[in-house]
Amino acid sequence: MNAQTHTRIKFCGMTHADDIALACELGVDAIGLVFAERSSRRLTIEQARALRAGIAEGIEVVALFMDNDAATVQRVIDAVRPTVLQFHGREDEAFCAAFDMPYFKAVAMGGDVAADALSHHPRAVALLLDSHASGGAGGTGHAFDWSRIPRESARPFLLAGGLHPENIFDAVTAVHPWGVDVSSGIESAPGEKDAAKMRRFVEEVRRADSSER
Ligand SMILES: O=C(O)c1ccccc1N[C@@H]1O[C@H](COP(=O)(O)O)[C@@H](O)[C@H]1O
Repeated sequence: MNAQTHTRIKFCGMTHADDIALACELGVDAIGLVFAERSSRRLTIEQARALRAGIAEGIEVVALFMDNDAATVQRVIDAVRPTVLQFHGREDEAFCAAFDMPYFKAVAMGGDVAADALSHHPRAVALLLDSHASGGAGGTGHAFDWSRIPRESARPFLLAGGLHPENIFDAVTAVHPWGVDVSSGIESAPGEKDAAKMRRFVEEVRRADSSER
C-alpha cells in the first residue's frame, strides 16, 4: 500500500496559453517551459514570459534546460521567474546548485544504470527518471523498463519518458512515484498539446491514486 495519495503531475513543453489554462483547470501541480536548444517545444524568453502570466498561483513553473550556459539560465530566471529549474543534460551538481533555486535533475535510465544513480544530486528537490541513455538527450517519448528503478531509494522522484493516458495508470500503481512528468504523450504533434489527452492523463493518475488508498 502506498501512503502517498496524491501523485504530483507535471505537464511539460507547454507552448500555448489555452493549453496552460486547461492544465490549471485540471489541477496539475507543475507546468514545464522548455529552453533546451534542440527542442521543438523551445520558447523564447518573451514567449515564456507571456505564457507564465497565465499560470495560476500555487502551480510550480518549471524552466527546463539541457546543457544551456549559465548566462542563459540566469536570464530566464530573471525574466520568466520560474519557481523550479529542471536540468536535463550533463550539468553537474555545482552548476545546478549555483542558481540557489529548487531544481529537478534528470537521471538517464535507458543505458547502463549505475547502482547509485539515485544517490546523485543530493541537493535536488527530486530526481527525474527519463528513458534516455547517459549522455543522450531526454524527451524521447519512449518508456524505459520501470523495474530498473532501485527499490531501496528513499529519494523522491518523478517518473518520465513515454508516459501517456494508456499506460499512466499502470505506471503509477507499479512504481508509486512522487510525481509524473509528461510531454509527448499528451500531444497530437510535437509541441501541440491535445486537450482530450491532457484530461484523460489527469483522470488516469487520479484513478490510480484512488485505487491505492
Ligand atoms: O520536452 C522537451 O522538448 C524536452 C527536450 C529536451 C529534454 C527534455 C525534454 N522533455 C522532458 O523529457 C521527459 C520525457 O518526455 P516525454 O513525455 O517522453 O516526451 C520529460 O521529463 C520532459 O520534461
